[in-house]
Amino acid sequence: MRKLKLALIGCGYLNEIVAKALKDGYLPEYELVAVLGRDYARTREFADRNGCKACADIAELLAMKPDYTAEAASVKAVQDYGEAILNGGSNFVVLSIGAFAEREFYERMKDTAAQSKRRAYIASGAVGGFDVLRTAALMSPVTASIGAQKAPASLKNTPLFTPELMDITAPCEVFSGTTKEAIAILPTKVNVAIATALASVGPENTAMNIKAVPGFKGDEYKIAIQGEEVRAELNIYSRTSAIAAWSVIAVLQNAVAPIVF
Ligand SMILES: NC(=O)C1=CN([C@@H]2O[C@H](COP(=O)(O)OP(=O)(O)OC[C@H]3O[C@@H](n4cnc5c(N)ncnc54)[C@H](O)[C@@H]3O)[C@@H](O)[C@H]2O)C=CC1
Ligand SMILES: O=C([O-])CC(=O)C(=O)O
Repeated sequence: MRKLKLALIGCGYLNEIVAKALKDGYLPEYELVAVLGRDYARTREFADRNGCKACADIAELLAMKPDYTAEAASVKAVQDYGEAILNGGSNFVVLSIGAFAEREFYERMKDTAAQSKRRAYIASGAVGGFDVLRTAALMSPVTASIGAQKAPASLKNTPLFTPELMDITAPCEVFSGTTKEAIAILPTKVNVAIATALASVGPENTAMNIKAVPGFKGDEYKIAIQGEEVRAELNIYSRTSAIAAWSVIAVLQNAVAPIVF
């Protein structure tokens, strides 16, 4: 049987893990055909290492006729290429889910996917439990929230960082608001919050708080949903963000699986 063609957007930490998983046999139904990054020299190196075509732009990637394109790049990459990918006949697996915080873009992607008979998949990334969130939200009105714990240093180069954070000796709340406000401030750090919101009550209605915790390593998220009949709390700790790459592999497995989660 013909293998499904897989293309990657982004050739950094996470897609390196996806490409290695392919080599290691986790996705036998797929072959890697193309990669697009921001820096062409780096894209070439990635392509040479992984035996696929280095693309200079999205048209070159789509000319390889991928069945699936998996993104681990940036919110901007999703905004810039999302519609072209679906219109080009490829399904699209997304990790920079923050792009969908803008309702207008979300609706355009939904229409484009429907018209092109392709799908955009929201990977569970560094969290999960979207099944129970979606189910509970169907049953009754719900409230939903996500709390994040991060190391003070991981907030460097963001508007939430102040030098005093490096000296805290107890957890310190650095953000409280909605997930939509959070992704506007931290476009590369809280994609999981928008995914949680899309699976429940939407980016404007899902509450978020972020705590800087001294001595903390990794990321920890606590998702809570409360409806009339269902209450769920999910705690997800990850030492590194590798879990996000593995969630893409899980989506790609599910897309061809005879038994689907
Ligand atoms: N949903 C989730 O749980 C998570 C989502 N992410 C998202 O995944 C992204 C990738 O993460 P990493 O692999 O760790 O980052 P990285 O910085 O190691 O790699 C990013 C890659 O994307 C490329 N890129 C960026 N913008 C691009 C554009 N407009 N067009 C083409 N290529 C572009 C860069 O050249 C680089 O190769 C993050 O920026 C973040 O938005 C990251 C961790 C968890
Ligand atoms: O790795 C994480 O903790 C999550 C992350 O970066 C994101 O949601 O964008």
